[in-house]
Amino acid sequence: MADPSSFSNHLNVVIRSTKLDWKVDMAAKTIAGRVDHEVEGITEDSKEIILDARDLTVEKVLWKGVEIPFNYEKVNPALGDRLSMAIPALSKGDRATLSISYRTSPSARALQFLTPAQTSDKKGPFLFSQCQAIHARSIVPCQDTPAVKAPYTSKVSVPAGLTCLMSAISAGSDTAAGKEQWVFQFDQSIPVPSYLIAIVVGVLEQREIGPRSAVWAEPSVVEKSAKEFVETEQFIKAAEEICGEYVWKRYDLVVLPSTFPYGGMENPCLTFVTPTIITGDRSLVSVVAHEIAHSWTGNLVTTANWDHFWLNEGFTVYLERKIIEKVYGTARRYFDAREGWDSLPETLKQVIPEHSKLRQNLGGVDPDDAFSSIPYEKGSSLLLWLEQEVLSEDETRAFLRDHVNLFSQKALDTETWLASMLARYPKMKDREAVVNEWLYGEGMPPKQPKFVDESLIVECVAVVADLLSSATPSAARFAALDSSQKVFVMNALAEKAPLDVAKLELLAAPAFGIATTHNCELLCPWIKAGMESKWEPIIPVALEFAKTYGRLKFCKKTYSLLFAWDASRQLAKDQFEREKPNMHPITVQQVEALLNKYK
Ligand SMILES: CC/C=C\C/C=C\C[C@@H](O)/C=C/C=C/C=C\[C@@H](O)CCCC(=O)O
Ligand SMILES: [Zn+2]
Repeated sequence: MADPSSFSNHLNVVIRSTKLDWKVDMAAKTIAGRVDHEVEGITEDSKEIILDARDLTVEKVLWKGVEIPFNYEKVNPALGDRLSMAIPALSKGDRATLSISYRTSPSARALQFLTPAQTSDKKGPFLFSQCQAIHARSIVPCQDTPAVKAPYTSKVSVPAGLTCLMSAISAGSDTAAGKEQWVFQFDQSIPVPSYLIAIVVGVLEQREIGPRSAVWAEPSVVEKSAKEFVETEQFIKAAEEICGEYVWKRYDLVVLPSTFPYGGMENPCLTFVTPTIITGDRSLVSVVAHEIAHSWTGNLVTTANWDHFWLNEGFTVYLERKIIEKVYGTARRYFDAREGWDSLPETLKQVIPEHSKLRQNLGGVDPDDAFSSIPYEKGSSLLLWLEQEVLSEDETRAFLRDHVNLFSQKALDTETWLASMLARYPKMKDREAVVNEWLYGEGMPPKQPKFVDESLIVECVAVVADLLSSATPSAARFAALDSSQKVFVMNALAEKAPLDVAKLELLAAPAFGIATTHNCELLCPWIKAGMESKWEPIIPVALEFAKTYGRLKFCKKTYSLLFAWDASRQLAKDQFEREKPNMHPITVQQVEALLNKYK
């Protein structure tokens, strides 16, 4: 299947393995070096190789060790550039090595370089990557499509004193004292798509948190990170009971600076996480359960291209909540599922109708521009509904393990999945029309799954009613909720905005602990409620929040609110212009797209 987000001719010639030899220049903000791709002819007598690239400077290309000409063409802003080479006819099944010497741009979309001053501890510079969906092409010329999976090895040279980690197993390092460069080697022997290539470089410390897990972070962050993620092994074991063996050997986590655009990223062997999930009470570690779940759904069973992203994320959220059920109980599973379902109407207000579909038709659109929680929540609610309406108890117990065993190491698309479901589950046929509507229809799903255990939700709903209807709502009743329930309540309250100023001033009282929280999941809906109520005291809070946290879930939402209100728009524009140099390129691109609506 061709990938609409890739220029590569992977249906003719495919990469079978990749070898990276990189030197990271933290001062110049570049990675320079060489990539050796072992390629194989898929169709007879292929005479060209086309790779994806973006803002790369290619210096030399070798084919079987001999220099060959190449053409580097900038194609378009959404999908980047095309690197093409004419090669002697490559027969079907024949293999050869393509070597490319190149360097990245200081503005590479996948990379953020931070100065020491921009880090928590200010002990050294920092670099981290984000390749999903189509940013790997800005750090290596490749077949930047999830349809192609290949093992990779790497050798990375970094300034002495900095630790380098990758989405692979360590294969040794040379960090001898007195050397100007330290060299780290890695080996990812399991075939992975390009979006799962990942690197982080910085002053990092490690704490073991389980028999196959450690957490890495800057020194001042590592202890609290280790405490926050202490349940990691329990999550992995729960997932293995559901899906089968964890095949990636290590499951480490690295806590990134607050500019990291996402909650987590499922880079194999080394999950990247935002510091915003470190709350001290482990109330947001479902993100870790989510990234662990990706070790099966997403990293083994992978979407064929970004039109079918829901196969990665809908399945992963469904598996994440089954892990949560095993570790925390059934009530928590359905609490999270109900909260996700309740978030859909607000999400639908933010996306164009075409992007509200589960099965996308992105064409040449940058997948980042279509990204939302639709694949996560509309996708996982379909699987929950199928569990309740179509699958028997035995079929449900085996469902995810069968899915992984059937499609592991394959590039899966929606139509193949649906045909397989119809063939394997007798009751699917009767529900095919509903499933088609769920997959291909716009807006809310045609059915609502049952939230079987609402014991954690009942009190939340009552507190929301009290906060909205009472002139003197009970701060004690709100304070008695756990963190997740408070987030549920704040999200529900924000949905009811605009609120009376008197109500907001009352909720801002210290007894509620909302205005002073450091929990971003609580602060974000509070800011939304204030901004949508045109409550001016919230503007400085919103500006500081958008500046402090680069996670798109919070930053994009808050800038959207700030740009939408005349009273805050210019302040937000000025702040955004000042802060751009400190922001991740992906975040800059997304906030700029918001701002363009007001130009
Ligand atoms: C329908 C969209 C089609 C394709 C989008 C594919 C990738 C989008 C790209 O922006 C990468 C997303 C990476 C997400 C990483 C982690 C998420 O699971 C969590 C995001 C929300 C959060 O911050 O919690
Ligand atoms: Zn995910």
